[in-house]
Order: sequence, then structure tokens, then C-alpha cells
Amino acid sequence: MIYVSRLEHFNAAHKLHNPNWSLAKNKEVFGPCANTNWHGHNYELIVTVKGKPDPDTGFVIDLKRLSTLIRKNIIEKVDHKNLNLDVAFMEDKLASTENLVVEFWKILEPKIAEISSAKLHSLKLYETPRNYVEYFGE
Ligand SMILES: Nc1nc2c(c(=O)[nH]1)N=C([C@H](O)[C@H](O)COP(=O)(O)OP(=O)(O)OP(=O)(O)O)CN2
Repeated sequence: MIYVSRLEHFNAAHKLHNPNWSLAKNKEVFGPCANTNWHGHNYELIVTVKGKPDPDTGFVIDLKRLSTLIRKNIIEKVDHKNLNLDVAFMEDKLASTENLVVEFWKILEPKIAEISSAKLHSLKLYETPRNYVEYFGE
């Protein structure tokens, strides 16, 4: 089994805000991430698929096709957007890195299955160079 990865990038604004809490409690729990007028991140998304190399191409998956698929289905929907206001699949969800990566998985897994016999293995999403989340679909 070979693991193949593609890195994509997007910028987005958000705030961490639980609507069931007061502003004071949101600020207490989320600190500056609850800033009322938003803040931004340079996100890095690493998509890893697994499979066996095709004997004709030597590819587990064509990384150009994988990149196009990620851009069309994820990046175009979140890049230069406000994750709380502009992104349909994040509606009514806290805009945490964890929740983002779970929604990305729900979108990407079936789309990858449409173009390849390789399977989605993991998503790694960096919110900052020091904070990242990994998800294996479980
Ligand atoms: N489990 C999670 N914790 C936090 C998340 C998250 O999505 N999941 N998000 C945030 C904030 O959005 C915040 O903006 C992160 O910023 P910060 O902690 O300041 O990140 P840095 O890496 O830039 O911090 P340094 O202190 O400079 O290392 C918070 N928590």
C-alpha cells in the first residue's frame, strides 16, 4: 500500500462562537479567537490517499486530478471566505479546525471514489503553522 499526498492552501476568516453562550463566556473560553469582528488564517490542507500503483501509469492517483478535485470541491468554497457566514456546509457549526476537517472528509471521500480506486486515508489541516488537526474518517 502506498500513501500519496497533495497539499492545498486557502485563506479564510472566522470566529469561534457558541451561540448558546454569552459574549463574556465565549471570550472566556475562546479568547482572541472569539473576536467579534473575525480574524483570519492561512490554512494548509494535506489530503492523503492510499492504494496500489497502476501498472500502466505508476500512479496511485494522478495528483493533478486530485488537486483539481480538491480545489473545485473544497478550496473554491472556502478560499477568501468567512467560514461562519459564507460556507453552506459550515452553517450552524462551530468553525473549529476539527469541524472543518470532518466536513471536508464528507465531501472529498465520495468524490475521490468517483475518479479513482485509491481511497481517502487522512486529512491534515493546519490552522496555523503550530496548530493542526488530523482526521482518518473514524
Ligand atoms: N482544538 C482547537 N483549538 C483551537 C482552535 C481549533 O480550531 N481547534 N482554534 C483556535 C483559534 O482559531 C486561534 O486563532 C488559534 O490561534 P493561536 O492559538 O493564537 O495559534 P498560534 O499557533 O498562532 O499561537 P501561538 O501562541 O503563536 O503559538 C484556538 N484553539
